[in-house]
Amino acid sequence: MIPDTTRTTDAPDVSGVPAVLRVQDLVVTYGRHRAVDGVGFAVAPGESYAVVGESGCGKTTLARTVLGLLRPAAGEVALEGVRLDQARGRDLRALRRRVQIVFQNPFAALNPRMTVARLVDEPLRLAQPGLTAAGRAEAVSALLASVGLADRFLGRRPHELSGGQCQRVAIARALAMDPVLLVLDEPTSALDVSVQAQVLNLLADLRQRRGLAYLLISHDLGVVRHLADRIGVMSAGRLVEEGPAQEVLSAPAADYTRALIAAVPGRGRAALVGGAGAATASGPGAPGSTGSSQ
Ligand SMILES: Nc1ncnc2c1ncn2[C@@H]1O[C@H](COP(=O)(O)OP(=O)(O)OP(=O)(O)O)[C@@H](O)[C@H]1O
Repeated sequence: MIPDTTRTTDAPDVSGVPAVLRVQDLVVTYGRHRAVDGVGFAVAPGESYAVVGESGCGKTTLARTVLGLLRPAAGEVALEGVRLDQARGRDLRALRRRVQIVFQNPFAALNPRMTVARLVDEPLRLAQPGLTAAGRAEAVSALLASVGLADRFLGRRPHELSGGQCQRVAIARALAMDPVLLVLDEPTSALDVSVQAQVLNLLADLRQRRGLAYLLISHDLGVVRHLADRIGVMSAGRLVEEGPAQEVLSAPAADYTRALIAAVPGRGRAALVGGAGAATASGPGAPGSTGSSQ
C-alpha cells in the first residue's frame, strides 16, 4: 500500500487521467552543477515515456531521482499522487517498491552466486511476505514464464545464461515487486543486436499485458521509437521538446532534436521518421515476436 501522508494537493494528471509519475520543476544538483534543471513531465498509467538526449544531459540523474535514490534540490516527484521527494523511512521504502529499474548491463545487475530461482524469489519474499514456499515457487515459475524462460533455467546461474536471458531474469525480478512504473535504463544497449528486438518486443508485450508504465532512458532513437508513446528531449539538464513519439521523430520542433535525429545513420534515420510501430533501427528481428528461451 502506498502511504497517503504526503499526497499532493492538486490532482496530477495526463489528459484527464491521474498520473503514475509526475515530475515538476525538478532541480537536482551535484555541488554547484545543476544536472537536472527545472524538468517537468507526467506519465499516465500504462504509458511509455522516453527521455532522450546525449550523454551527460542528465537522464541518469533524473532516473535516480525518480527511483528515490537522489534527493532533489527543488521541485517535486510524485508517484501515484504521493510525494516521493518528501517521503522518509518506511514510507519511502514502500514508494520505492512501486518503481523498479531494469539496468543496461544485466550481468552486472544479477548476483553471480545466485541461481535464477533465488534471484527471482528474493524480491518476491519482500513483495509478498505472506506467501508459502510452495506459493513462491509457483510464482517464480509464472514470472519466468511471463518473460519467456522455462523451468529448466531455475537452477542456472547468470554466467550460464546469455545476455538476453539475463535481461529476462532482471525483468522478472522487477516484475516480482509488482511495480506500477518500470524505469528502463538503456535496456538493450548491452545486448547482441540479434536479441535486442526480442527483448524490446517482450517489454512492449509486458506493458500491454500488465498495464505497466515505462520511463525509458535512452540515447538510441530506434529503441525509443519502438517502445515510447511520448518523448521528452533533454539537453543540458532541461527538457527542450516534448510530444507524441511519432510527431517528435518525424517533425521535431527543436534544433537540438533535429540534430539528434540527423546524427542517426541513413537507413536507421529513414525508419525513424517513417512512423511508429515498425522494427527498431538498432535491432533487427521480427517485430511482434517476443522470442523465448523455452
Ligand atoms: N556523482 C556525480 N558527481 C558530479 N557530477 C555528476 C555525477 N553524476 C553525474 N554528474 C554530472 O551530471 C551531468 C548529468 O549526468 P548524467 O549521468 O545524469 O547524464 P546522462 O544523460 O545519464 O549521461 P549518460 O548517458 O552518459 O549516462 C553530467 O554533466 C555529469 O558529468
